[in-house]
Amino acid sequence: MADRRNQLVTRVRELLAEALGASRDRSAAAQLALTAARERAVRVRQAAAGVPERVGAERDRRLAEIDSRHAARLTVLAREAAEAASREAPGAGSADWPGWRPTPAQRAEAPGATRIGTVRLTGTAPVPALVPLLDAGHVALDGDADGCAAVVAALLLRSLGRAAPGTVRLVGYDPDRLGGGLAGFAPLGPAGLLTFVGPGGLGRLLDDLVEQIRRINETVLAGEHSSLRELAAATGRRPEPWRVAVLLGGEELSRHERGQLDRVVRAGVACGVHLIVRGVPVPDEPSVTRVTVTADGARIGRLPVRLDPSPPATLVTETCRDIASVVSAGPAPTPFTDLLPPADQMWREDSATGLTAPIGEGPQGRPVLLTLGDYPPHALIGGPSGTGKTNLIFAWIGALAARYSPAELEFYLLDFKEGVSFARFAKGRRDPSWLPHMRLVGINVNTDREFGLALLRFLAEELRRRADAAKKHEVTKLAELRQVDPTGHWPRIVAVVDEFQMLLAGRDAVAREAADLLEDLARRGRSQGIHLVLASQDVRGIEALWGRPALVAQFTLRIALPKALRILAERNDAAQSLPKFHAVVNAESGLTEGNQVARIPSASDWETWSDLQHRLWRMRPAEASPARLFDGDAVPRLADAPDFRALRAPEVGTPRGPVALLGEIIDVQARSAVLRLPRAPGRNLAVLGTRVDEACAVLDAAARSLARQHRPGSARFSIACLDPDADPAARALYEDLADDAAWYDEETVAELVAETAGALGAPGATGAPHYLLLFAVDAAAGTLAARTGRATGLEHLRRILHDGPERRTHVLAWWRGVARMRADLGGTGARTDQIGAWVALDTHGGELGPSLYPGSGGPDWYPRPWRGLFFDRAVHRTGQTIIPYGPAR
Ligand SMILES: Nc1ncnc2c1ncn2[C@@H]1O[C@H](COP(=O)(O)OP(=O)(O)OP(=O)(O)O)[C@@H](O)[C@H]1O
Repeated sequence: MADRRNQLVTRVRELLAEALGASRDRSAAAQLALTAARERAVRVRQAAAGVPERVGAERDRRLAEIDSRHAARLTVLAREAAEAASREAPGAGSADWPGWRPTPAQRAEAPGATRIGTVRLTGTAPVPALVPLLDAGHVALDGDADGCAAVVAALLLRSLGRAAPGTVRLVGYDPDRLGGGLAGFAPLGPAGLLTFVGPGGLGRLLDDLVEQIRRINETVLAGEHSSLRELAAATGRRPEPWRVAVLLGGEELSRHERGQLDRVVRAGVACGVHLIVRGVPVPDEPSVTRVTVTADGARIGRLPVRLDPSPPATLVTETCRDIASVVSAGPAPTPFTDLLPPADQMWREDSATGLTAPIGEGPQGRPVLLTLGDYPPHALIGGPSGTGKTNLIFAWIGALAARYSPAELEFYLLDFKEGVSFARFAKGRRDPSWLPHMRLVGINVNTDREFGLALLRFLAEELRRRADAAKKHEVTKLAELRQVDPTGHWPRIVAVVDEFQMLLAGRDAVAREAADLLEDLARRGRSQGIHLVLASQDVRGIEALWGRPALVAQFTLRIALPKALRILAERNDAAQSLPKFHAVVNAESGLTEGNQVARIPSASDWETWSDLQHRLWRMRPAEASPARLFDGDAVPRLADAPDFRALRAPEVGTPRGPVALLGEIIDVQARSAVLRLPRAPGRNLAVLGTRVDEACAVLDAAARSLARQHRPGSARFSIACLDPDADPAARALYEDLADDAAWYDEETVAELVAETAGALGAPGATGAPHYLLLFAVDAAAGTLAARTGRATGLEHLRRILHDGPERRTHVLAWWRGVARMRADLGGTGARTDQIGAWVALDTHGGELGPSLYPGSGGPDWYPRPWRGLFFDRAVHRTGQTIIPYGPAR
């Protein structure tokens, strides 16, 4: 039993020991866990203690990051805003005052907004704070007086700086004399760009603005454009100024005034009428920008703004003074390009019924048109020297030439005054271009009225040709002729004669014939598309026409430049008050009701004109040739003469009717005066007068042209020179004719005539042609008075003159006076019919009396340098004025 108990005890002990061990383990494990937990708790606590610090840093970091991103974005936005602002308000619209200067907008460009300060933003580059004014809105100001004055000054100066001088007009209404920023603009007053309205004048001012708006809407915009801004963008023209009214306080507005103010606010912007208002209630309209000035800045609407300082007083006054002086100097001319169609529209017009082109800008900015057609058919232009006649002719020709192709329109132009400006229509040495429509340009024709006559004759011939063609096709007018003969060349012709009164001056045959031709062309040219444009600076010119009322009546289109007299109808004095570079255009024969005032662009300066001429020249048809240029001051050259170039020697034998060219005829083609030398009595030439160079030139051209028609060795040229002054010219000829020429002088001339006269009787004497070129033959009278054989030298000479031509022996001799020639021919009563042709130099018409010229008094010939009168009794009824060819070398 004891054992059992002992065993049991032992067993219990073991179990207890086991249990104790296990609990110790668990306790130790628990301890461990507890320690670990404690440690964790410490760590967690420690960690927990660190957490807010990290989160805050993160938050701060994120915040800082956001801040800097925000700042960068802000900088970008501010920069973009500033860039946009300077685009919105370019140049003078936003430039800082130091270095500020006017930068007027181009014609089609908008003036843009005006800067008054900068937007309040910290930490960024300044962003201009803009206010729309010209073409964009009105400004209502409120608050601090000085600040408002600074804003008004900035708005006005920047607006003036963005517009061409004179195109911004200011009106001030300042009844309480607050000044309000307007004082510095006073220099604009004398130029009419700033006016003040006194107390009580607001009603009238508003009425006037409303009236302007009504007028502009009705007559300028006329339903075609919604605003002046749009008109300017579409046409490049700004026909009306901007009108800016600055209204500074005053009494309360009446109902009528309020109504008018509302109208201006609503409708003014489209018409360039703007208000800057302070102390006057303005209705809330989108066009009104409200600026409130506070002690520390301002607000544009709700946008806080830091105001710019006032523009420096000297800058304001100097700018205004400059603008005023430009305006007082006269309006800037409109550009010539205003008269031209766009490049791709050139030469698109049809001239069948007439020619229409603008000549300038009317007061409403609309083009003033000139038309030539059935009515009005012809034009008269008048204006004292320097008022722009030449320029107007250029402008008109340019406007027409750009619209009508050379197949539709041709020009003939004659300038009777001295000067070369019209020469540029023809091909020049400096500029190879020419105006493709121009057929003839006559310059420096002041003393060569024959050239004017030649033009009129040419036109009369063209008129006849057209009338015949019309008759053949049984029509009466050009438009109909062109319809029935579509392939014919029937351009309208515009003949311009500047200083045309020169043509009609004098009571001689030239003046009479010119007036008759003019009258005929004026009457009948209308229906055949031939139009005359006569210009004159001289009242007498017009009066010369007045004597022929039938002629004047045809010139229904009148163009009067400033101070022109007698161009318009008697009681129409519109030209007297015309500003510079303007013209009254009147298609009603000058009656007042037909007046239209046009501002004429500058067209005649070299660059402006060449731009157009080059463009048209490049467009010219392949077969186009340059205009014939006749320059009264130029000396033609034989080598260039078409008639000379056309001369040829026959393959065999001698020419049947050789010709001697004596000079250039004054006519529309550069033809030569031709002396035919067939085998017929009287075919000799006398050159009469004391002018050595001209006499030599005539004989020289005659000899050279004859020589060109003979093969070398087939003709004989005997040159006798008896005046030492003629020696160089005669020798040059002798040398150039080489083996065909023989030289004679005072010693040997008697031999020449004796031998030549002797040969006339010899058998076979009609062999080779023989030309005797006798320079100053009268100087040999003494020598020739002596006998050589059975007769004197003079008798031999007379025999040659008499019998020579039939035997191909012709005398071309220069006598230094008619009396001397007569003496050589046998005395005063001697016959002169062996002198079949003559050229008179400084020999008066009267001396050429009945034996040399038909009729009793001799020809109407007034000698002048380097001109001669050629008369060939075999072919001429009247003398022909010629220009001797210049020396060959
Ligand atoms: N519309 C214009 N705009 C600008 N300048 C002009 C205009 N018209 C003329 N002029 C300038 O005025 C000057 C005189 O003009 P122009 O030669 O045309 O006058 P004119 O009447 O023909 O004179 P004159 O009869 O003495 O030749 C020229 O220098 C010309 O460039």
